[in-house]
Amino acid sequence: MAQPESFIIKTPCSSANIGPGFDVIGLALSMYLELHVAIDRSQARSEHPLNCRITYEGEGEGTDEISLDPQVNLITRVALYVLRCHDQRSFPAETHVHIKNPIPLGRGLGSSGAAVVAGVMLGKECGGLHHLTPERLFDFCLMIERHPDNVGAALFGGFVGTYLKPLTPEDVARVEIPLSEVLPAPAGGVDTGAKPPAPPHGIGHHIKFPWAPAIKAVAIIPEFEVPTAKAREVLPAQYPRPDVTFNLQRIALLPVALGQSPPDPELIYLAMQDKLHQPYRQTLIPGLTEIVESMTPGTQPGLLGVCLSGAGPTILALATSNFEAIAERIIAKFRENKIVCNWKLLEPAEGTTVTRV
Ligand SMILES: Nc1ncnc2c1ncn2[C@@H]1O[C@H](COP(=O)(O)OP(=O)(O)OP(=O)(O)O)[C@@H](O)[C@H]1O
Ligand SMILES: N[C@@H](CCO)C(=O)O
Repeated sequence: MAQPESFIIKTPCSSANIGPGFDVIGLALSMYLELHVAIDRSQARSEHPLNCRITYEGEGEGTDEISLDPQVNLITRVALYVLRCHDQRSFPAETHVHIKNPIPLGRGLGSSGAAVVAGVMLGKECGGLHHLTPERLFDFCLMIERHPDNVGAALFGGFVGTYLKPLTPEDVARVEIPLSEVLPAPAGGVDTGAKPPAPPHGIGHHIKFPWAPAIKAVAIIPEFEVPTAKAREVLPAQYPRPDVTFNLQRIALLPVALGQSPPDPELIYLAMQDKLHQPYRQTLIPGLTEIVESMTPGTQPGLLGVCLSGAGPTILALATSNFEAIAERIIAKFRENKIVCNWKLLEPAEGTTVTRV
């Protein structure tokens, strides 16, 4: 008889963009989504839908944002997508997934990216799909979260540059099918039982950049959410050429500036400026421009640079010392707009791991 098996999937949160690297740069950080998974394959059938029981603790617990229905919950839906692409209709009977999630939802710390990466890994492990390499798992992630920066950082870890390969017209058609067809229909929708479209091969790629060990990340996290979809809607379809040139000049500096020891504060501050997303997101995040412009390494000892984390509203300050003073100053700026925040000191993290227990 098969022995029960258990394992833990651990996926870091992430900060995307880091100023000029819109949809390109990602940084995995030391706050982790964990899935504690127990599978008892000796059970012929399960009383739970799709053979899966979900329990949850952490951010969003008990709210509508986090469903315990395996066909609705983002993590298990993504796992089902991977399983169904490999002709497995459900989880092994009997699967228990306990989710521990300290990553705040909709704040720009890559909660959905971590959920997608953990879900893809869950599908691989539950399905015994050992042939799936990290690069192939990245393809599956990119069918669900279409910008590669958060999922690239959460999967591979560290400070990464991510890029998508040009697709053939046939593959473009395959990746542009509605998400409802990529993922099994949530409860209430129609699950036709059809096999979903598998991702094209090699959609996304990444490169790891060095990170100077002295640099830490201070995340200042406002108490309100900005859904990423909404934060993308406020961006223009076209940009003035000087703004694009401005970002290109800085993105060429950023990976070099953040890899050098000792860090050069003036260079990093300059390299973290952006004109492609932060100015537009000011409308959703009161005080954003002022916060980003209010502090420099000259006025704030230890500070290297300030940017919006991902789609916001979290602010990321990179620094080598005086972390609390830096956080308090940004919290005070938010307070002027009646916004309450907390803050965390984070460090670059390794990518997703699976540990047998
Ligand atoms: N652990 C989780 N379990 C289930 N669903 C999750 C989990 N984490 C995130 N989600 C889903 O993702 C949504 C948040 O995604 P969204 O892309 O808006 O923000 P984010 O990923 O936190 O921010 P950003 O992409 O800017 O870093 C939540 O409302 C929830 O539906
Ligand atoms: N690059 C994406 C990250 C979202 O987390 C954006 O800024 O919209």
